[in-house]
Amino acid sequence: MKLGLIGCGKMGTALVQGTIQAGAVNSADVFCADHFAEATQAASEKMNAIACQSNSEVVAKADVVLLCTKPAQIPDVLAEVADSIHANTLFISVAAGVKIQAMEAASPAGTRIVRCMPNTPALIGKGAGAYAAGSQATADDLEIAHRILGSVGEAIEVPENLLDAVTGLSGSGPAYTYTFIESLADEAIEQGLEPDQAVKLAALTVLGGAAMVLETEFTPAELRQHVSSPNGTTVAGLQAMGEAGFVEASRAAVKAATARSIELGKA
Ligand SMILES: NC(=O)C1=CN([C@@H]2O[C@H](COP(=O)(O)OP(=O)(O)OC[C@H]3O[C@@H](n4cnc5c(N)ncnc54)[C@H](OP(=O)(O)O)[C@@H]3O)[C@@H](O)[C@H]2O)C=CC1
Ligand SMILES: O=C(O)[C@@H]1CCC=N1
Repeated sequence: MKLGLIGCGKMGTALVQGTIQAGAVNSADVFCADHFAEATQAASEKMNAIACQSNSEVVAKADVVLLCTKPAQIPDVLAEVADSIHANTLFISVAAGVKIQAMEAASPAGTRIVRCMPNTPALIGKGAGAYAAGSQATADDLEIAHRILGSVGEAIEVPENLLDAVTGLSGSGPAYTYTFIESLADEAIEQGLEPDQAVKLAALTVLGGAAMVLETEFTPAELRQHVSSPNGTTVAGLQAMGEAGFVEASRAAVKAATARSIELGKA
């Protein structure tokens, strides 16, 4: 596979580096371009990939092109590279909110597009992503998208209208977990722990809790019950969490991010 990357920012480089580390593509077969030559050069060195002079050169040299600019730039980028599209070109967009219909409208008829929503833990093979097919995408194209996202974590196919909710949950979600870890650690520091100890214990706790959800047959509610001894510390902690509005705050985060994704699609 010859893989192209347009937009060498945080998500694009995380996805490509994760894909290279997973052995799904050779770095010698990765072609990248960013807004400015210096950024392209820096990213190509970081990924050990081939720096291109333009987005069009990426499209000409690659078969699968990851569109990883900010959402508002995607239609312009597609129009810019239109003349370089060839028979093998498949675009995979990671842009939040940008609808397949908008991308197809900005491209020549017949352009094959898959829209996806990865997340940055893809960098270390722990991504959670989803993808949806454009009107011209083939079964092979979906298989390619699954292979790329699947090489850096878990990937599921969803109808396009669910990608906004995926964005609100797993796309933005790593940031929620960092806020959670930071808050847990900050209070533990207040209670006397050293900062590095507190962050480590908080992160390992979130990691362990998540692994229990994924690797045992118990639901989150059942697992919560297993930790909660009658009249014990956990019950006291959970009660304080509830009173402080933790559940509502978590749901509000997913709701607001989903709404923002929908809004980005209207821009
Ligand atoms: N960050 C995340 O966790 C996730 C992000 N996404 C999606 O990934 C995309 C990128 O986000 P993120 O990586 O965070 O953003 P970044 O700003 O880090 O990356 C975008 C990159 O694209 C470059 N760029 C801008 N215009 C062009 C252009 N015309 N041609 C080539 N490159 C260009 C930017 O350069 P410059 O800075 O000079 O403008 C920047 O380096 C977004 O669409 C976002 O919705 C999806 C899932 C998760
Ligand atoms: O914040 C954003 O808009 C992007 C999309 C999902 C995660 N980061």
